[in-house]
Amino acid sequence: MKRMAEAVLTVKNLNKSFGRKQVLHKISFSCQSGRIVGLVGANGAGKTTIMKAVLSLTSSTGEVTIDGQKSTFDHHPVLDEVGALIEYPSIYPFMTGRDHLKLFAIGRNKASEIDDVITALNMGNYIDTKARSYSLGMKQKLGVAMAFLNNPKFVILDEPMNGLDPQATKELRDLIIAKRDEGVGFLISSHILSELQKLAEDLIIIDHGKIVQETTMDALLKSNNHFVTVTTTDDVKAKQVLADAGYKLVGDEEVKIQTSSDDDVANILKTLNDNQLPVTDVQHEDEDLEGSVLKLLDPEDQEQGEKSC
Ligand SMILES: Nc1ncnc2c1ncn2[C@@H]1O[C@H](COP(=O)(O)OP(=O)(O)OP(=O)(O)O)[C@@H](O)[C@H]1O
Repeated sequence: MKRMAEAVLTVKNLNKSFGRKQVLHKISFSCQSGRIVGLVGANGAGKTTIMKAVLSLTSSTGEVTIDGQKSTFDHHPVLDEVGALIEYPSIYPFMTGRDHLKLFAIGRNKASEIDDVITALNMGNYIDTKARSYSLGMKQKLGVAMAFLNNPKFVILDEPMNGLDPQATKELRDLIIAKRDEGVGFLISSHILSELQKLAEDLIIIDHGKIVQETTMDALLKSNNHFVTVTTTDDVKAKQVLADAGYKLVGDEEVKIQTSSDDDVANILKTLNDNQLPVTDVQHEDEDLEGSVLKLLDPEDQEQGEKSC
């Protein structure tokens, strides 16, 4: 059952510099229990540094509160309640996957907890072999599995889908959603925006170490552009009729109209029909998360961001 949303992580005024270069500027946000927050930004925007600062893996100024307790660089017992995978997992080649999990697990139920995560991530056929033979994706799954041990209240995952095949990606997505439904809060960065679109409910978009937008996935996608492409018996005339009626045409060859709401479709069809232009096909297309994020990022980043957000 879902718990009432409450802030499991609050970050206030986080600043971080490497030498003279300030890479985080007054970062403030919060994550709720039972919600998945996506952290999005171009390469070098500061996503990993934010996660490391929250986990006290790098020093920073500002305030981090986890589950109601202040966590500082020097004093952070509350981090026991946080699971994390940052950058690449640390894997020892001469230990089996199960030994890695045993090393991290604590508490009385650790054997069954380990079995559960092995099953959820479908690692049973290799978990008892030494990690030196693991592929990138197998190591990544082991790193993710370690982040889920010990019943964390909050989980931080930096690029968790790295190297995972479609099946493993789905298994991880299902596990994250199941844990979210049990009340675990998540902060997840991913360059695979189509994947994040399936997972995240809240979004923090950062650019050059600053938050440029904090929103929900629903709100961001609702504010996106929608496009309708129609095929008629006379497309040249159809373009003229629609332009005269005030519609914004964006297609070069085809009759493609940019609309702001789904209601426009009926009006477009009526306009064409009233002008004796029967419609033989209609295609509807919504801009996705990638499109919205690219619009928000600094134009200088766009070339880089188009390849990788
Ligand atoms: N140890 C370090 N020393 C100096 N500069 C660093 C260090 N770690 C990160 N940076 C700089 O901080 C900025 C933010 O880096 P960070 O790794 O947080 O970005 P990111 O958003 O996670 O990028 P990516 O998507 O490529 O992983 C970059 O300009 C990077 O060069």
